[in-house]
Amino acid sequence: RCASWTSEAPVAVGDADQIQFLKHSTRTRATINCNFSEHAPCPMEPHHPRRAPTAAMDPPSPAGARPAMSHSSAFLLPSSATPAASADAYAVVVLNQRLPRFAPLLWDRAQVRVCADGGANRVFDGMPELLPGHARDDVRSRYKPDVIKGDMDSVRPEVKEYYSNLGTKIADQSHDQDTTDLHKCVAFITDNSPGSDKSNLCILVLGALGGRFDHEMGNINVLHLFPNIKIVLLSDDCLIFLLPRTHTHSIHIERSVEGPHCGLIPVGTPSTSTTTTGLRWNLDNTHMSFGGLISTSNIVDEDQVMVTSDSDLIWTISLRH
Ligand SMILES: Nc1ncnc2c1ncn2[C@@H]1O[C@H](COP(=O)(O)OP(=O)(O)OP(=O)(O)O)[C@@H](O)[C@H]1O
Ligand SMILES: Cc1ncc(C[n+]2csc(CCO)c2C)c(N)n1
Repeated sequence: RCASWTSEAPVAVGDADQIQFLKHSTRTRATINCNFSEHAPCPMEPHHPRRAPTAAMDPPSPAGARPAMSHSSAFLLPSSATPAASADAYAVVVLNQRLPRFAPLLWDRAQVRVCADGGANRVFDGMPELLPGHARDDVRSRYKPDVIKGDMDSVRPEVKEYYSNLGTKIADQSHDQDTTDLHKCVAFITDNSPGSDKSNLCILVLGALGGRFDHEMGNINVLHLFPNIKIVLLSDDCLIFLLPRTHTHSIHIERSVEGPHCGLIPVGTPSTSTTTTGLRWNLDNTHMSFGGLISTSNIVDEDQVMVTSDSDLIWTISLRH
């Protein structure tokens, strides 16, 4: 499945909390992949084709059976390794942690770029550092967020002003001290994405893992708060996403960028039955819970990992350097 973002530059209309940010795409989409015209080429790098979908809904399954959902990390592949035919779209959210090394790549290919509060500082400071061969000011103006959203206690005033002058929408939600800035960003993206079927949405979150443990858990909680939205949390070292119990899961392993270490973790509720194939240590109708068995330091042995469970599980896999 993939997001049906418009290929046009996002247009902000209305007040900050109700921005009609993403216009309806006029394209009709196939079940799995979608193609759309490209953004203007990045002046910093050669033109990138769009990336493969993060996850795809397979055709309807027989009555009674759980539908299948397929997943892929092909969005991390370099341009040269990805067939243009597997084009897809996603939104990027940048959190307030050091930018992962692949941030410019994912940013270039994104349809929508949102910074969570201090995430804007990371883009402002970090993008020029990740692109040392290019003029600092050119990089800054090229890597301009569409929206900065959050309680605004971390974004520096000069960063806010810089991007505001370039047309970035500043969405101040300092009145809300009960939800995290990532929660606010995901809610904003889902509220402003076209159509009612949010299963096509994909959100890549940069800088979500490592760092402060309460923030990490808050970020993982967002996966459970939005189980129907495809959200991938990324750091330089690994990625994680939710496998909702409503589906069977087929995870394609992109061996050039990910693995071999992986884990399956029942964060929200114990599982009385999880079954897998493709792993070194597979589960066969196995019970998993905190205080009992959880699968860590597992190894992907096949190019496709299958997972079925009666509970929502977190899938995690290491990223190659
Ligand atoms: N150390 C960290 N580890 C993981 N995620 C982080 C970390 N720091 C920030 N984040 C993520 O980035 C988002 C924005 O963080 P930021 O520091 O700008 O604001 P905040 O949520 O008000 O944090 P704080 O409680 O530190 O003031 C957070 O909501 C969180 O998702
Ligand atoms: C039980 C409980 N614990 C912590 C907070 C504080 N809090 C949670 S999210 C957030 C916003 C951070 O940008 C803040 C301050 C709360 N409200 N309720």
